[in-house]
Amino acid sequence: MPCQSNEELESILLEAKQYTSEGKVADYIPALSKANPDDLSVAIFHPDGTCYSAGCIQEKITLQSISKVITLALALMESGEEYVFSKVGYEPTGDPFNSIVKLEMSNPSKPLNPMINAGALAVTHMIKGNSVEERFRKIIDFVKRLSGNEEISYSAEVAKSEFETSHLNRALCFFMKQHGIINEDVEELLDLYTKQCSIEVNCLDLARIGIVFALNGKEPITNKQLMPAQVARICKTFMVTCGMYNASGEFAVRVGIPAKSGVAGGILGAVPNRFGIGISGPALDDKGNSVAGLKLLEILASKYELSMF
Ligand SMILES: NC(=O)CC[C@H](N)C(=O)O
Repeated sequence: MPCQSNEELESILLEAKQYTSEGKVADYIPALSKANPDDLSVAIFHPDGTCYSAGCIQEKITLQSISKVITLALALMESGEEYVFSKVGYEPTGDPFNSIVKLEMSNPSKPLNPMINAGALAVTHMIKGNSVEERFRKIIDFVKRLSGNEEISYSAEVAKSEFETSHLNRALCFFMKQHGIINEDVEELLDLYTKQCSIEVNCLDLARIGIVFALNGKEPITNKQLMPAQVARICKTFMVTCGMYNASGEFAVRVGIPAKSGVAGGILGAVPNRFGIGISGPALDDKGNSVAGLKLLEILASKYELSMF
């Protein structure tokens, strides 16, 4: 049973923290550049409700790409597997998360998977509702249920900053609109997507969301099934194959757990049937993953034999 005390986790965190200096905070979304590159925090949430944590655990970050796995779960619940995978594929790309190149090469211009930006935009497009507000409410309410935290909100500053600078994502949307993958107003879709990416969490929230995936959709405190086991299974599979962008293969070898990262420095981990892990560490490597967060997971995985492989 890993990490039976905060002290134990604290010493692992200290070891990993040395690596923060090797990374840089994301600045292509201007508001993210304000993050402190030295921050690192981790939480592990067990099925019996115990939670161990270390570092600046109250520090909030925005979900960014971690939100992609949450909207995927929601879209699968709302529209079903058949519809979702008629618009987005199953395969890893090996390209950076915001790359446009495979969109033109794949036939019929369907994004290769729901974890790259093109695929995530196509999934967010599926979230039903009469307005951006209504659709966003649905997403944020789901994050509240998954994390057991009613206080969850979003950063209007980060959302605006991304909305104003997200020209590559606009290009992906227009390309997909031309090819019939999406059919709504591109500005509205970007408004919704940038808000979803700007939902704020700390490592404790991430660990609690992680355990719901780890326990096949069941929230351990209330025992409520928050998503069907099949939906949790699909999401975890994508976390393994595409969750760490074009570093997913190396991550599977080095760590071997389903995980999803975001450019604000968060990592959500789900150790199947065991526990949820949440990490926040804004300094990123060149592929956009938290550099010290990866190190921390590597240490945890080897120390406690977490790899599923
Ligand atoms: N990798 C990420 O976290 C990317 C999310 C970010 N909002 C974007 O679309 O660029």
